[in-house]
Parts: sequence; C-alpha cells; structure tokens
Amino acid sequence: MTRALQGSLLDLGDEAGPRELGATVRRTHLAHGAWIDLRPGWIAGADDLYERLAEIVPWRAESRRMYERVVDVPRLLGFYDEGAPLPDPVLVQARDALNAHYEPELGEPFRTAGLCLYRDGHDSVAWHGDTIGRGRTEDTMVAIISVGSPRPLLLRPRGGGHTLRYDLGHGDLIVMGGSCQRTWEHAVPKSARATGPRISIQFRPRGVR
Ligand SMILES: O=C(O)CCC(=O)C(=O)O
Ligand SMILES: [Fe+2]
Repeated sequence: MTRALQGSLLDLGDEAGPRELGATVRRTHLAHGAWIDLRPGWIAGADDLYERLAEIVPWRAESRRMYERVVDVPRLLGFYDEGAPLPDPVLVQARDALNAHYEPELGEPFRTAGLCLYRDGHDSVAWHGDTIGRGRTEDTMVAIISVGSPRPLLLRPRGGGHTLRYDLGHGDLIVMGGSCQRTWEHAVPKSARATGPRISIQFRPRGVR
C-alpha cells in the first residue's frame, strides 16, 4: 500500500516535461561578454521525447555548395518558424518556461525552433557562431535542449583560446547568451567512438539564425 503510493507520487513528481528552472540554472561568464547557462536534466521524459521527435519531425537532409563541390550537411534538420505549431507539446511547455525565465533579461521571446538529428558519430556541426541574423551584431540568446545520447558541444573564443566542452543529452539545457554568437564559436565534433543518436532543439528569438 505505502509502497504503491510512494511509487505513484514519484511518478507524479516526474511527469514528462520541463522541470524547474529558477535557481537550478548555473551561469558561467566567459570572456568578451559571453556567458552560458547550464541546467542538466531539465526535461523529464527526455528519452521518450527523443523517440517521438525522431519519428514525427519531417527530417530533411541538406547539401551545400563548398567551392566547386556539393557536400551533404552531416546531420538531419528540421525547422519550425515563428507561429508554426511545434511537433510535440513538451516543446511548447519548454518554450513557454524558457520565455517565463529569460524574457525579462532577453527583452523578447524565443520564437523559432531549429532541430538537428545527429544519427551517429559521423554526424556533426563544424565550428560556427549563429551569425546569419542579428547574432552577428547584437547580444542575444540561443537556448538548446538535448535529447538522446550525449554528444560534446565545444565552445572556443574567436581568435583562439581554451576550448570548453559540455556533454549534452538526456534532457540537458544550455543557453548561450551575451555576445556568445559573435565572440565565440561552437561545434559538435565527429566522433570515432560508437555514439548513439542525439537530437538538439534550438530556440531562438526572431531574426537570429
Ligand atoms: O546541436 C547542437 O547542440 C548545436 C547546433 C547548432 O549549433 C546550430 O544548429 O546552430
Ligand atoms: Fe549553432
């Protein structure tokens, strides 16, 4: 009796979706006006969320012209523009919770969601900042949720310096803020090790890409 009740209470406390943010978020100030926030294990039920997203997102393979050659982008992509319905209710809850926490500081809401699926260690993203839009010139924030198997997200200052490494998966949250997109770069390197699949969900404000 008691045991069954305890079990169900624990289940209730661990309902799928975002857990608390608030004081559980740890901020690290980096050089040049950049910072990152970390909240490990933010999403309860992250493995189920991985499975649902892998299934229902219309994943696109892209290719890009590199000088004379056309090369495959080494990951699968999804994109939900402002106003487009997100593919899972947990992502709606997560975006709402991020906005409740960050909008006072950011001054605007997160509006778009980009998704990347790294199928295995061959998939990766090369060193870059999210500078296609306003991140090139303005401070902003990019919030990334990781589900599935952890992969390292590396960060290094532009122009050289020590590389930071965060292993992100299973519902972890990282937020890159301040000048991070223009003064630092980030990457998910290829791995020669056996690596399970990871999906990242990146929430960005309008005009940041
Ligand atoms: O998958 C990640 O965590 C990073 C993705 C990324 O940097 C991007 O899509 O701009
Ligand atoms: Fe990026």
